Amino acid sequence: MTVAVVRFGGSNCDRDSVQALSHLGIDAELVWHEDGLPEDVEGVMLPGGFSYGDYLRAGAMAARSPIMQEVREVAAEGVPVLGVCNGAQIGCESSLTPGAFTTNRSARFQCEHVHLRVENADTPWTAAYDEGQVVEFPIAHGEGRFEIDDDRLEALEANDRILFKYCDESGAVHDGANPNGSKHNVAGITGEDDTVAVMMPHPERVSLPDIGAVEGQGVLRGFAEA
Ligand SMILES: NC(=O)CC[C@H](N)C(=O)O
Repeated sequence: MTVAVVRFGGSNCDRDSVQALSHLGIDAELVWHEDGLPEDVEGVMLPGGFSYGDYLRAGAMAARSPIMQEVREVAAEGVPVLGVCNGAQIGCESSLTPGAFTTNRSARFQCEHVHLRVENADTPWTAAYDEGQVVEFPIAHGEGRFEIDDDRLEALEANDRILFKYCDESGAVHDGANPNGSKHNVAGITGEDDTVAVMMPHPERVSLPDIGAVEGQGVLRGFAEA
């Protein structure tokens, strides 16, 4: 299993992602976007950061790199793809997943720990958790407010494509536990196939014992599950 961690100008969670995946025994390598995907790629991670300085909209420019066409092609063949934070923004901007991540309700960059409720534990990315389980992950973004039209949001809900929702410590989902104003408190979703996923919180930042928290490992293990 070799996961390509795709690096764009301005990516900054690329090395952390490789380290977190390697710690789990998942072979991961950095791939510069201009070099294209390795032929034998078995997984793709789009890491966090500020690709192209978040100009235009976060993720909009990276989504137009030719490598994203390759990512769409391998995703359609069933290769697992995970976008985290800026990678989630790139995922939506390149139509791997629906909707968009827009400027936080606060209009500020927010860096804090949040609680997430596992909405669907029947996906490769959430199989390590129980449905309804509350986990604590960090967020660090200025444009994390998930937006989508009502019909498509209903379809995401109806088809169990929501992975995580922002919640309070007890697991209750409400506006007071919504750090960025995301619609329906959505923090992460799947693509049409659940082998593709994007999420704003950072599992790779809570995946190393040295950091003192390993709750994110379950998400990264999705590469081995998918
Ligand atoms: N940590 C990140 O990936 C940052 C995400 C993004 N560039 C934002 O601020 O919205």
